[in-house]
Amino acid sequence: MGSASEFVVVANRLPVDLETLPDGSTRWKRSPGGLVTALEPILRGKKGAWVGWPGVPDTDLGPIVEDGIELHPVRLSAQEVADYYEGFSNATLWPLYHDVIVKPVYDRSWWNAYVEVNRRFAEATSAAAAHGATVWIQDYQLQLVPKMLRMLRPDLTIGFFLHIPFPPVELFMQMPWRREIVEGLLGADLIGFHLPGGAQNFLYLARRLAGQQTSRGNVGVRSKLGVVQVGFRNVRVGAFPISIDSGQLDELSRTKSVRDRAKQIRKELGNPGKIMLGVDRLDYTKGIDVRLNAIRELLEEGRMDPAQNIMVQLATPSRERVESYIQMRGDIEQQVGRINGEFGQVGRPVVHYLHRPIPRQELISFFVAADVMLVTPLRDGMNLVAKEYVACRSDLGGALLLSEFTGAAAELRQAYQANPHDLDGVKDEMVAALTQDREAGRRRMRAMRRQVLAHDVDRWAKSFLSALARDSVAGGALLGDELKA
Ligand SMILES: Nc1nc2c(ncn2[C@@H]2O[C@H](COP(=O)(O)OP(=O)(O)O)[C@@H](O)[C@H]2O)c(=O)[nH]1
Ligand SMILES: O=P(O)(O)OC[C@H]1O[C@H](O[C@H]2O[C@H](CO)[C@@H](O)[C@H](O)[C@H]2O)[C@H](O)[C@@H](O)[C@@H]1O
Repeated sequence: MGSASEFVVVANRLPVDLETLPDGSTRWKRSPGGLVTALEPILRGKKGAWVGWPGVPDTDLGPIVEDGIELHPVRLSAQEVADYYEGFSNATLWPLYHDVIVKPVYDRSWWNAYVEVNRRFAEATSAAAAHGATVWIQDYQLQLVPKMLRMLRPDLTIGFFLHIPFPPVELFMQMPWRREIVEGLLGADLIGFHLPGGAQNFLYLARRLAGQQTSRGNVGVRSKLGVVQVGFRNVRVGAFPISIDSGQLDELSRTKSVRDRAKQIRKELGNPGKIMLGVDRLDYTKGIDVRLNAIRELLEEGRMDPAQNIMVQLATPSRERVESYIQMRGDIEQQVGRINGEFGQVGRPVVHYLHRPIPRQELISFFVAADVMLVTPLRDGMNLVAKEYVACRSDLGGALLLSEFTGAAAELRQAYQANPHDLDGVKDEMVAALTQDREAGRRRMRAMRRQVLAHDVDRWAKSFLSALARDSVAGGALLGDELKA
């Protein structure tokens, strides 16, 4: 180790978090969330480096190799974790970009910390990258890094991918530092979003806030990139829906150990008629309250039999010191208690709720065991859980209830889709999924599996990275035709 890398991923988090055990020793454990799920296999294949925060404050660590990936830890102080990560990233940007489900807080000291930490990431990346290297910056926590890095290292090819929705223009305009963010992103050569709508919102803002010329045509999925002219550079803008390692999940879900464990899970749950499953970080965007409300009302109306239908909610702890997350956890746990108090029996709750991460193999067994997967976010960039469930159902069993407001809904058209704000609609689709005809269910699952198996995470990365590598002359040719002020 020590020589600079040709390919560098930069993300707020390293793929592993440093954990201190009760005896004071430390070990690495996998970080939560879909970004890590998606990028880890890519980087392992490419033998690159990963620049990120080790998940705990005030920790000085030199570069290390963990599980075949070269990690470059970036130090954050406890105050920076509070201001940059919990504050500006997760109490300002996160709610603003997720349709202001909770009110974003605009705090000037948080913004200053965001600028300072972005600068540190840019410097750490500059030190890790070889001359002419390709750098791929990830997500909303690091939107200023592209411009900062370009100023430090004009020799680099810089990509940026946003894993969460890019908001409608009317909402983005609330942001007091809106121009700085747009200009920060424009330091990249290619800016990727999950959906064409996000790319188009960004193009509009590049014209309006940064005063740049841009293309006007529609952006396609993995095709028809938009262009922004920044001085003599062309910045391209596109839609690249992220995915999962579907082949690997498909294979794992067919193993005897997973099949046996799935049967055992059903037995441990009392072999109910139908098992509904939710798997989420405990986040207010995920609509866990929506599915619990739907279940409670169906039970109250006698449309769901508590002796036949049960739900398992696996909730990974997330951002536990941010106020809106603390409050939401209390609300969800109250809802679970209310349903079980009114409709459960001793030893037979209707909702089984775990607030802790569970091992990956166990999670796959839950996917195989569940009759209906409940994915009901109020807004979600993609939602990899929906795709994972589909990849695990080689038996063509199961049904997916999917919110229209996830990125995944654009691809998984054969799911039982519902508007999460329309509780009656959610209830109807939930009943439809629970009572589906076997053959019709198999047809839906077959079609969704075709989509997920054909569009895996490798294809996502290749489509982004090949667009990033494409000769800039192609961008120039497009400009001649399409650029307008
Ligand atoms: N091993 C494990 N993975 C989990 C657990 N909960 C969620 N995940 C994974 O975390 C990722 C969540 O990604 P996604 O649905 O896109 O939502 P995100 O949390 O907003 O990134 C998926 O790959 C899940 O399988 C858990 O308890 N254990
Ligand atoms: O790092 P945390 O604060 O613990 O949060 C975990 C990750 O959550 C978000 O994930 C998003 O990325 C997924 C993959 O593209 C996507 O499917 C999902 O819809 C998004 O919510 C966040 O964007 C990551 O930065 C976090 O690491």
